[in-house]
Amino acid sequence: MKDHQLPPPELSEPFSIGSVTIRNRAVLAPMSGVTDLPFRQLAWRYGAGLVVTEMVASRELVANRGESWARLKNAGMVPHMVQLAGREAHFMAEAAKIAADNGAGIIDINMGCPAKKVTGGYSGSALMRDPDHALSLIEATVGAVDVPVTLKMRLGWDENSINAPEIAKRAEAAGVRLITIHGRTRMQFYEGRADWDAIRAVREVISVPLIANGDVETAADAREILRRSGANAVMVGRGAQGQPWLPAVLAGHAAPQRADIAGIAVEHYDMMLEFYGREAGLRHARKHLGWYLDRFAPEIATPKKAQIMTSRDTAEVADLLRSALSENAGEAARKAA
Ligand SMILES: Cc1cc2nc3c(=O)[nH]c(=O)nc-3n(C[C@H](O)[C@H](O)[C@H](O)COP(=O)(O)O)c2cc1C
Repeated sequence: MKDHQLPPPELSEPFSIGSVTIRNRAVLAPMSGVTDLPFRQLAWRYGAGLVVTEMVASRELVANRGESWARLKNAGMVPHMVQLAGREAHFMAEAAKIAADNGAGIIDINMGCPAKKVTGGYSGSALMRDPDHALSLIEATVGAVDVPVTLKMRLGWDENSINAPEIAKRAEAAGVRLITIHGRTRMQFYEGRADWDAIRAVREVISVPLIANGDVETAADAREILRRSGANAVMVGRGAQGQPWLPAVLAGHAAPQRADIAGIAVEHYDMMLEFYGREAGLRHARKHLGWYLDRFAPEIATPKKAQIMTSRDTAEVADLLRSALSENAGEAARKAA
């Protein structure tokens, strides 16, 4: 019996990417503008199996752009998985070397991003329209480094060109050690539901581990996507916004107590101010504050929410956030009683 015909694995079990052991099967997705170092540190601390950097543009890293270096930062989390995007084989190879020389233990190639800025530049999911070119990038990246190289992509460009199985098979032959599939086409962007069954067609043609991704929000979703796709692990993106502990919870760790969430949100805010500096930190932190409030204080009055999200007085933001999330915690506890 082939691996993927066996019952789905337990999410708490480790698995391997090449020679690298991954501590469980719930992975935090790379999300540009979201999974920066502070977010990854929180997800990792709670117990995510693996966290991945935001995509780093290979050309910009080679050109030594400061933002690429910020995206590459790690804080002792092992393995350090760095995602690269690009369209020229030599930039991908050079960037992979730079990342590996700076501590990357796994290099992931982005072939899933649907953004026009990225596909117009003929990278991200646009590469799926030209598998030969995609393969030349993959070969160059695999040839440049000793660490495992992995590939993340969608099902295809559109419903008439579902070619993830073909590309996955060729990528495996080129030395890629793991494939992640987001169960949508590029033309779907983020619309509709991810097709978990369609991911199985990739499972059928590769032997390396497969990660299934798309619309996983709960432990039941995680079990179901593994069952339907035959994948070895699950990746969660938007479901973790405002709750960076979600991958850990899917892997069987306890969720934080409701009363502790205010403290976590304030700590996250402080970590962002520290990481980016005050000005950029204020800007980047806003959306995270909004997500915590949407999830855990959904009844907050609009002006109060706006004040928390836009105030430039960091001590005031921390106080207001703490009280908004704690007030709600009291109410939630009373309702539950
Ligand atoms: C804001 C945002 C940024 C993203 N950035 C990246 C990225 O840098 N690299 C990548 O491979 N995918 C990126 N994605 C796609 C996610 O990794 C994931 O494949 C997708 O969101 C589907 O998973 P989900 O339904 O769990 O969110 C991004 C998604 C979002 C919402």
